[in-house]
Formats: sequence, structure tokens, C-alpha cells
Amino acid sequence: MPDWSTLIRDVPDFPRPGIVFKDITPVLADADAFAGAIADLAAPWRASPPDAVAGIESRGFILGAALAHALGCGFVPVRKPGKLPARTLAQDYALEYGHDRLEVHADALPPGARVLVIDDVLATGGTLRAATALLRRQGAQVCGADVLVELAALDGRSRWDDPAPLRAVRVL
Ligand SMILES: O=P(O)(O)OC[C@H]1O[C@H](OP(=O)(O)OP(=O)(O)O)[C@H](O)[C@@H]1O
Ligand SMILES: Nc1ncnc2[nH]cnc12
Repeated sequence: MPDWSTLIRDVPDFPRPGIVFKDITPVLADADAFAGAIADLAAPWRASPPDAVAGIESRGFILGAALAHALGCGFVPVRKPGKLPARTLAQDYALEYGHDRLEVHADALPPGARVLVIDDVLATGGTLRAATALLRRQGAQVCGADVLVELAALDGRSRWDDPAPLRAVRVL
């Protein structure tokens, strides 16, 4: 099977002029590529799976839910504002093209639960750092922060000051 990451495509000027957007939808649309990407995300966690995978809206939902299923653990959605129905905790953050806020249910996980945070892309790192901080405030123990793709040019790794280990399956 060809490397799934060759299917990631560049979309210039999205969502703003000057941004080259890394689009993973062709990976998701190809059964073998999608399975390969999930297998690569799952491999280091098979021996000692987390209690839950937390996926960041929106592409982190797709990868995170598939990963949770592969690892036999639960899934927790980390959502954009105003989407979760019960009581939430919130964390503001900056990203490559603006500002946003993430929310999680206050009772999403029991205290000390081991949670693995998942997203598709690490760019500046603001989104992933906000998610790990939020889950820690919620009471979980963040055992890792994994992404499918790290955009080296945006240098999110050099700003990674979170105690959780950061892992990227591919660096582009
Ligand atoms: O490392 P950062 O600079 O924080 O950027 C990475 C984030 O940006 C993208 O999401 P986006 O905010 O575009 O939201 P979406 O998934 O809802 O489209 C991507 O899916 C990551 O979540
Ligand atoms: N260039 C990019 N491509 C995909 N997702 C992103 N999130 C932030 N910057 C991004």
C-alpha cells in the first residue's frame, strides 16, 4: 500500500489568503489510507491503551473516534463553543488564522483518567495546548498529545511547553 500521507493535499489561500491548508480529506476517503493512518496512530498505544481518546473538533473527531475504537477505549469530544449540552469548562487559544475557544464537559472523565489527545494537524500548536490544558483542568491525566501531521514550518513543537509528550506520525 502506498504511504497514506502522499494523499494529503495543499489547498492554497484557505481559509484566508496566504494560508496553505493541509487537507486530509483524501486520506479519509481512501479505505486503505484511512486504515493505515489509524494503525500508525494506534501502534504506540496498543500495549498500554489510554482510558479515553479526546478528539478536537472537527477533524480530531474523525481520527479520534476511529482511534478510540481501534484501541478499545472511550471517546471524549473537545468542542468549539456552545455545542456541548451539559456543564462545560472552556479554554481560549490563538491559531494560525485567528482565535477560538475549546470546551469540554466538566464531567467528561473521572478524576485521574488517562486521556490521549488527538488532532489532525499541529501548526502553531495553540489548539493542542489548549486541549491538553483544558483536560487537565477537568481532572484527567493527559498521557499524550498525538497528531497525524506536524507542519514543521509553523514551529509548534518549539513552543510545546506542556508536560504531555507530543508525537506526530508525519512531519511535513
Ligand atoms: O496548531 P494550531 O495553529 O492551533 O492549528 C491546528 C488546528 O487548526 C485546524 O483546525 P481549525 O481551527 O481550522 O478547525 P476545524 O477543524 O474545525 O476546521 C486543525 O484541525 C487543528 O485543530
Ligand atoms: N495550514 C494548515 N493546514 C491545516 N490545518 C491547519 N491549522 C492551522 N494551520 C493549518
